[in-house]
Amino acid sequence: MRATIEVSGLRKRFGPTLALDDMTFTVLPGQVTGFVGPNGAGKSTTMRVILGLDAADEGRALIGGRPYTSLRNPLTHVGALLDAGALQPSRTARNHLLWLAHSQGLDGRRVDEVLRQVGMQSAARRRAGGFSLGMRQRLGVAAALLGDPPVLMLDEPVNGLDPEGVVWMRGLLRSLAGEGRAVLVSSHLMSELEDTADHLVVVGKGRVIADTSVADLITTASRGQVTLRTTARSEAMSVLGHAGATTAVTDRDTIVVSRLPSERIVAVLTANGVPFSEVATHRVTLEQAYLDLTADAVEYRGTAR
Ligand SMILES: Nc1ncnc2c1ncn2[C@@H]1O[C@H](COP(=O)(O)OP(=O)(O)OP(=O)(O)O)[C@@H](O)[C@H]1O
Repeated sequence: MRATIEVSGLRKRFGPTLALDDMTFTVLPGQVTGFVGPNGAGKSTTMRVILGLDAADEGRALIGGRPYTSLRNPLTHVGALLDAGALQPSRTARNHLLWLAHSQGLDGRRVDEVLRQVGMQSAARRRAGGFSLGMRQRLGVAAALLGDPPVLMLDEPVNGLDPEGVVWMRGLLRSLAGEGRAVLVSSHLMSELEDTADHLVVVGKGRVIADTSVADLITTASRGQVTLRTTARSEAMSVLGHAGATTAVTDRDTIVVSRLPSERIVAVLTANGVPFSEVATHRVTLEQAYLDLTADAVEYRGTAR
C-alpha cells in the first residue's frame, strides 16, 4: 500500500457553516506534515472525513489510494488519534489495547510492543479512568500504532504532554516518518512544528492557504528583513525611516528593518554616524510566518484593549 493521504475537492456544510470549501492536499510518505490553521478552519472535519466518520458533500479522501470505508483491517492501513478522551474508564491501558486488537483482528502480541513504544509499561495495568490527559494521549498513540500502519494521523498529539512528553513525541513522530510512514499532525504549537514537521498544510476557512515545506515558508516570510543591532536605537530608526525603511523593535538593542537592502542600511548608518554592531539577514520564526499567512483567515480575533 502507498503511504499517502490524498484529499481532493472536499466540501462539507454544517447547516449555514461551510466547514470545508474545496479542501485539497496530499500527504507524502517519509515526512511529518503539519496540519495547521486557526480555530474552525476545518482541520478536525477533514480528518473525520478521511476516516469515514463524517461524509463529505463533495470530493474524496483516499488512504493509500482507497477510501477508508473500503479498507479491510483499517488499523493496519491508518492509525489515528482524534479524541484521547474516548476511553472506557474502568479498563486498564493494556486491556483497552487488547480489546482493540481483538476487535480488529490484530495480533495481541503487538500490545506490549506499543505500550513500550509510548513509554507506558509501568502504567499498563492501571485503569484508564485515572489517567492524566498526557497519559491518555500516550495511550491514544499506542492504539494508533497497534496495526503498524503506514499512515498516521494525529490531532493535537502534544496536547497535555509535559516537556519531557513533548520531546518524546517529537522523537516518535520523526522516527515514524524516518521509517517511511506518512504522518499528518495537527497542532496549534508552531514552535513545536518548527522542530518536528518537514512540510506544512496551512488551512483557513475550509481551504488550503499554503502547502509548503517548513524551510521554504520561513525563507519566504523572512525575505527582505534584516536584523540590526545598535545601541543607538532611536537614531537608527529615524535615519532609516527617512531612507524609506520600515522598522520594528524586537529587543532592547535590536531592530528588524524591512524595505531596505542590508548594503543601504550600512551606508545610511555610516553616513549619519550611527553606531551598530551587527547587520544580518533576519529569520522569522515559524509562528510569525504562520501568523502573517493566516491573518486574513482568522474567524475569531481578540481585540486589544
Ligand atoms: N458537527 C458539527 N456541527 C456543526 N458545525 C460543525 C460541526 N463540526 C464542525 N463544525 C463547524 O465547522 C467548522 C470547522 O470546524 P473544525 O472543528 O473542523 O475546525 P478545526 O480547524 O478543527 O478547529 P479547531 O482548531 O478549533 O479544532 C467550524 O465553523 C465548526 O464550528
